[in-house]
Amino acid sequence: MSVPALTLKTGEPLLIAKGLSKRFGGLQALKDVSFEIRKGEIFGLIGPNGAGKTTLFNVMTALYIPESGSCNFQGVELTRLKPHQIAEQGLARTFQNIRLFAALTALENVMIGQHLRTKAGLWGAVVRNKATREEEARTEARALELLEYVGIGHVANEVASSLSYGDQRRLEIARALATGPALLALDEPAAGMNPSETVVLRALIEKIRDDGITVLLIEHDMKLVMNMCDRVLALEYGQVLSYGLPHEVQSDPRVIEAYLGKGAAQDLQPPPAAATDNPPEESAAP
Ligand SMILES: Nc1ncnc2c1ncn2[C@@H]1O[C@H](COP(=O)(O)OP(=O)(O)OP(=O)(O)O)[C@@H](O)[C@H]1O
Repeated sequence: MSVPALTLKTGEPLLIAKGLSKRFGGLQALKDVSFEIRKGEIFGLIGPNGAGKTTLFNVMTALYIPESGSCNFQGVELTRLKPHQIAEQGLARTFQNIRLFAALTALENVMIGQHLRTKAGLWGAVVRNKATREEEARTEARALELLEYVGIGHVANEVASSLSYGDQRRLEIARALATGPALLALDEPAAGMNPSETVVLRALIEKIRDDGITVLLIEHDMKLVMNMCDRVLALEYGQVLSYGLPHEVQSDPRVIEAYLGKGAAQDLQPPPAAATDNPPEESAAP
């Protein structure tokens, strides 16, 4: 499917995906998927279960190698990198199933996320010279700042496994932010959150965007996506189903059918005006 031209209110392309395809044995999980994420936007990725959203995330973050296609991020071809090189390029992600170091404190989890941006190597850690100690102090202060930024500074010294579900999700975001990303990819950040936690999450994601970090969001909570995203890509069976502004995607009959089933798009259409002006002729009684 070709990608429709869009009127964009945001900046230059940050990530350009072209023709991405990924197969698992006989299953075509992604087929010829193309889209752009622009600087400064919140970009939503939606689709029914099994549509290929996580596979797309995994291809973008080099966990999977696609059979074809390219994913250019700030001039770097991501599909040629190893997973550990992705964050160095400025793309950080969270996972659908929370992946924290359960036995470490919230603060330590974020400090680990920062190791990419610190200079003291193994030698520095062993001898613990002045420069290393100063760097550690800076890392700790920055980690605390990030915990406060996501709203969980008060649990900095608690072990990750003891945090509430919502706080663990926010800790994951803090840890991803610690790598200093240009693009933050969030895989279902609102999953399992109650409505008030979701409201707080929305404010956080908007703050992150307002502070200059582009956000890619996979989310099942349609209200959250449609209210918050600047543009949306909908997938179904690994293919682009719809791509555009939230209201365009939301009212796209193909999206309505994918979510509500065949025939739903017609059911949701208002009756044609002509039907009231010109009522159908009654068949003659036998
Ligand atoms: N590692 C894998 N091996 C085999 N099949 C896979 C693998 N990962 C995903 N799939 C299959 O690929 C398809 C797309 O899955 P994917 O997890 O990307 O969908 P999704 O849109 O993220 O779904 P959900 O919303 O349920 O998380 C599914 O049919 C899934 O079973």
